[in-house]
Amino acid sequence: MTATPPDPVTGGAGAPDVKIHAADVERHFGRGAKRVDALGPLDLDIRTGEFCCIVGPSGCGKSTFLRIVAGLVRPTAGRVEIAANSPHPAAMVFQNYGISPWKTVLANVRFGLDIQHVPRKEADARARDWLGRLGLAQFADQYPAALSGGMQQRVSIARALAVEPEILLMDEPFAALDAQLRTILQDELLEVCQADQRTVLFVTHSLEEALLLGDRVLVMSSRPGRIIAERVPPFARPRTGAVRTSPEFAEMQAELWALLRGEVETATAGATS
Ligand SMILES: Nc1ncnc2c1ncn2[C@@H]1O[C@H](COP(=O)(O)OP(=O)(O)OP(=O)(O)O)[C@@H](O)[C@H]1O
Repeated sequence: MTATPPDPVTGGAGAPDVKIHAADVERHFGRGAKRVDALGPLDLDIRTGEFCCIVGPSGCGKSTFLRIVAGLVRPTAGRVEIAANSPHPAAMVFQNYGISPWKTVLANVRFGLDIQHVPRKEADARARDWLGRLGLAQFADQYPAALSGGMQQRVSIARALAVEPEILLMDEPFAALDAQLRTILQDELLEVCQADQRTVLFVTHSLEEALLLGDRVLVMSSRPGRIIAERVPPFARPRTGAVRTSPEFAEMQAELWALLRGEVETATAGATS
């Protein structure tokens, strides 16, 4: 899907290479005794072309932040500014694929282009190009029900990329897949994103995924989520899945888990008390 983020500005709070600028962002839900403080305050700058991963315990506000950036949820306080060059700069990929079962694979991938009134011939060509890049060319005329979960998620990724968004927002896109498929899709995403250097904000529970994909990994606290640490995986670009086996990978994974573990325990204690 495509979304219009709030308050598009030119220059992202003045810094030329900042694509997403979040300042003092907070969000709560409900009122009175039922009020849930979901997020923040959160301050964050994401550079143009950066692949930024967010990890954090369940319920710490990761999806809420992504939805705020997408313009689907308004912050209760603070602001998000996008240095946008187009009226619809962001596209989002969800965990549950979010594709329409009654549309063919091609029509699903073309969806955002149809909304933007891209002429049918051009839209078909762009959709087919992305289907080809994600290994789905021969499934263009099939319906999603005929595809495996991994293929359906590829359709969802192709749909988001077909509109060539300035910002790709991905909310645990591989969480519903088995471990083998997940590895394959991680490697494919790495290849696709390194080829065109898109700005990506990627939420995951997997430290391995974050380290493999991210230029930067942000660690969030338990709810209300704030950024408590950030790490820069020391792997040159272009990167391949081979980095998974390097000693530095294991070291940083252990370090991130040490940071995250206390937050997960706090979140779990909060959820059960
Ligand atoms: N629309 C809503 N109404 C009420 N509460 C909400 C709403 N959306 C989110 N919340 C609450 O806000 C908190 C943060 O939710 P959010 O989905 O952003 O967390 P998350 O970090 O993405 O969690 P997970 O990792 O489990 O997907 C949770 O306690 C959630 O129940």
